[in-house]
Formats: sequence, C-alpha cells, structure tokens
Amino acid sequence: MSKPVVAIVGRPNVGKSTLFNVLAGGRISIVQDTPGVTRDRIYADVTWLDRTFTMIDTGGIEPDSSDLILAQMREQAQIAIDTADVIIFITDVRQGLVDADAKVADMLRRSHKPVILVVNKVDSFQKYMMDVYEFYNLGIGEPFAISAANRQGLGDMLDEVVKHFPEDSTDGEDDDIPKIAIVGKPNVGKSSLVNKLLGEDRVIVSDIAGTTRDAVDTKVTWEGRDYVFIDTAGLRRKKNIKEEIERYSVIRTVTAVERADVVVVMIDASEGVTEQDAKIAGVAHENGKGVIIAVNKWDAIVKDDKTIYKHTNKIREVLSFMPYAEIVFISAKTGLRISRLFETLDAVIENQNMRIQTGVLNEILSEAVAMQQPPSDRGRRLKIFYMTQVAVKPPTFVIFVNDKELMHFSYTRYIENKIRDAFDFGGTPLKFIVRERGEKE
Ligand SMILES: Nc1nc2c(ncn2[C@@H]2O[C@H](COP(=O)(O)OP(=O)(O)OP(=O)(O)O)[C@@H](O)[C@H]2O)c(=O)[nH]1
Ligand SMILES: Nc1nc2c(ncn2[C@@H]2O[C@H](COP(=O)(O)OP(=O)(O)OP(=O)(O)O)[C@@H](O)[C@H]2O)c(=O)[nH]1
Repeated sequence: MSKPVVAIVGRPNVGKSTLFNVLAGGRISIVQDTPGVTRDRIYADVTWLDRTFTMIDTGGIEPDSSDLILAQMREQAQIAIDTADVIIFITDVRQGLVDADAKVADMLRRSHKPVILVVNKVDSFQKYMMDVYEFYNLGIGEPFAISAANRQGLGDMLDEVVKHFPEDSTDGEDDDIPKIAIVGKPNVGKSSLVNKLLGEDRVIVSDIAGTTRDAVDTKVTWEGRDYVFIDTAGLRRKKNIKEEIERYSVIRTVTAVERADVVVVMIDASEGVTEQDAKIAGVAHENGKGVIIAVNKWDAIVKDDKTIYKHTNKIREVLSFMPYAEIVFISAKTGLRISRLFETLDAVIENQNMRIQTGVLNEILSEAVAMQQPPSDRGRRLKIFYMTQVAVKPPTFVIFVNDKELMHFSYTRYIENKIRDAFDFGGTPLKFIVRERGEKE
C-alpha cells in the first residue's frame, strides 16, 4: 500500500524547517552508504497514531524581493498540488496575514486538495489567540494554532491531516498488477521510453485514473502480461514549470517510487553515470524496491567490444550501495532491447515475491557458519540460532542470535551473499532483521 504524501508550504521564516524536523524526529531514514537524498531532508516518514505518511518539504524559497517570494511560493504550492494528498499551509502569527498568503491560499483552494491551515509561533495561546482568528480570512478553513518550536498543538494538527488521507483500500482490482516507476534525471529519455511503449504495437495501453492523486497511470500489456507504469501522464505533460529544478525531480521520484514495485532508473549512456543518478537510485534503494538500471541512448554512442564492460564497471562503482541492481542497455528511441527490459522486469518481480522455506534457509546458514566463523568480541562469540523469511517485497529475513551487538554488518552481508549464491534474487534488495532469542516478536 502506498503511503500518503503530505507537503509543507509557506513563506520564508514561518517555521517550515522547524516543523519538518520536529515531525520527522529521528525518523529520517538515512541509510549509511546511500548518497545524499535524505540528507538534505527533502522527505521523511512520519507515523501518527496508526498511519504512516511521507512528508515532503517543498522548500527552496529565497527571501528576496517580495515579488520573487510570491513567484517562488506559487511554484512551491504547485509542487505540493501535483504531488501531495494533503497540504499543510503554514503561516506565522507574528508576521500576521500578508498578501502573499492570501494569493497562495487562493491557489491552494482552487486545487481542491485538502489544505490544513496552520498558524505557527503561537507560543502562548492567551497572548496570540485573537491574532490566530484573523487567519480565517484566508477562506481555507479553521486555523490550527501551533508552536513548532515548543511542540504545542501538533497532535490536533496531525489528527486533522490524517483525517484527509485517502482510504487505504484502493479498488483492489489492480493491486496484483506490478507497478513500475521510470525515474531519472531530466532529459535522460523517460518520456521517450514511455512513448515508445505506447507506440509499440505489441503493447496494449489504457489509461486508468490515478487512485490517490491526479497522476494518470498507464496500463501496458506486453505478451499477455499486465504492468502499470506510474505517473506517465506527468511525464508526458512535462515542462510546464521549471521541472528541471533538482528538488522537484527528487520529490517526483520519491512519490513515484513509493507507489512502485520495481523502479527503472534511467541513465544516459552518452553522459555516463553521475552523482545525480546515484541520488535518484538511492531513493529506490532506501524504499526497498526492485531496481533495474536502464542505460539509455545506447544507439548514440560509439561502441567496441569493451564498452558494455566499461559502463557496467563504472555503474557498479558509483552505485556500489546496490550491487543487486540489474542492468540493461537500451535505446528508447530505436526500441533496442525493450523486450529484454520486460524480461528483466518479470524476473525482478518474481524475485521480489520469492519465499524461501525455513529449512532450506537454515541449511544455507549452517553451511555459511561452518565456512566462516561468526565474529567475536571480548571473548564472547556470536551465535546464530535460526533464520526465517518473514516478508516479501522486499524479501525480509529475521536472524535470531545470542547477542545483537555481536552481529557485525559485514557478517550480515556475508550471509546475504550466501543466500544470493543459492537463489536468484537479482534486482531486489534483501532486508535483514537481527533479533536476540527470547525477544518478543
Ligand atoms: N517563537 C517561535 N519561533 C519559531 C517557532 N517555529 C520556528 N521558529 C523560528 O522561526 C525561524 C524560522 O524558522 P524556520 O523553520 O527556519 O523557517 P522556514 O519556514 O523553514 O524558513 P525558510 O527556510 O527561510 O523558508 C527560526 O528562527 C525558528 O527558530 C515557534 O513555534 N515559535
Ligand atoms: N539517441 C537517443 N536519443 C534519445 C533516446 N531516448 C531519448 N532521447 C532523446 O533525449 C532527449 C530527452 O528525452 P525525453 O524523453 O524528453 O527525456 P525525459 O527524461 O523525459 O526528460 P524530462 O521530461 O526533462 O525529465 C530527447 O531529445 C530524445 O529524443 C535514445 O534512446 N537515443
């Protein structure tokens, strides 16, 4: 089930970052060896009551002249409207109601997205409550008074946010169809690939209305099997506002990746793999999705018998945090190896859903332990009792040990490699949870 997306919008200095950080708490998932996306805190997962949502910081307003501020606020609001299920519009009781607030409120109201009006810096209710009422004038409903800095009023605000989430149950019918997100930096050929798929006569296409947001997903049938390509309408529409801005492409990537089973990360062969590609791929990695690296524009480069090898090596090096990723070399323009891409998709989907019997797993485990002794520390040696698979998409394993502290990262990786040697888990990350025996489930 995909997580709802909540975007925070507001003028400079009203307290967006403060609110973002308070809500995200320590929960911003930073995977150590993944490059930067979450480090600049564009998004974070937040859990309130029993609901988890992705919060995005649309950010990026420079306090310049007031004209510029308004233009940037509009852009920010547009990003929120395009990507979020619920928008938190944050204002500042001390600055009071200003003209730009009213203009952005109009824009948000017309979008028909749920908007939660928040008035920040209400550090004292007695002192500021009269000023808060002024914000009713924006015409977007009841203002929620909070103090982000003092963590006041956040519960009521979150109750309201959660109320507007779409029902968890989508129509059910399409849930079995694998969802594919095509991501990549601007100009890499995402639209061309989708258009190619749409143009192929072996492909049957139908637009299905997006369930949670305005995006229109595209259903594609390839050799009798169905796939849903996410947010392709957005990709086809494109370039109406400055989509090139990196933040927007990351946000778009995050929201598409969240909903996907498999992510196709496109890389431009004529440019080679870059840090920006690594950031985008990092989003898929952190979300535990299946990953295929599609090296596009393969038609456009001069090749010899070592070209594939060189590209592969460079990709493995830059994307070293995802050695499991599959790589295919394609041309969206000529259609080169599009069928290979589909075959790889099928394989990755199968691998993501594979379940290994506990008996077999533990055979692998005891063999692994016999071949390489588990680590020890200060006279105490790690004992591994038992391993079992508890989930798919991604395949998730629980390892029971005597002492979690002794389970070194490199030993987990060693066990992972043994499992990968035995089964074809290509294209999917594997997740390991280490538990001490006797610990509660
Ligand atoms: N008194 C008070 N100050 C606050 C509160 N929340 C944030 N601030 C202060 O307001 C200032 C701006 O906060 P930020 O979170 O950086 O605001 P922002 O909206 O992210 O600002 P930009 O990055 O410029 O868009 C900081 O000095 C905060 O300490 C609050 O609840 N009460
Ligand atoms: N030679 C060659 N050119 C390609 C290929 N795929 C795309 N292009 C070209 O690359 C340019 C960008 O392609 P788009 O499909 O618009 O790229 P995009 O990733 O959708 O771009 P944004 O919407 O800006 O993110 C266009 O000029 C395409 O014709 C390919 O396989 N080979």
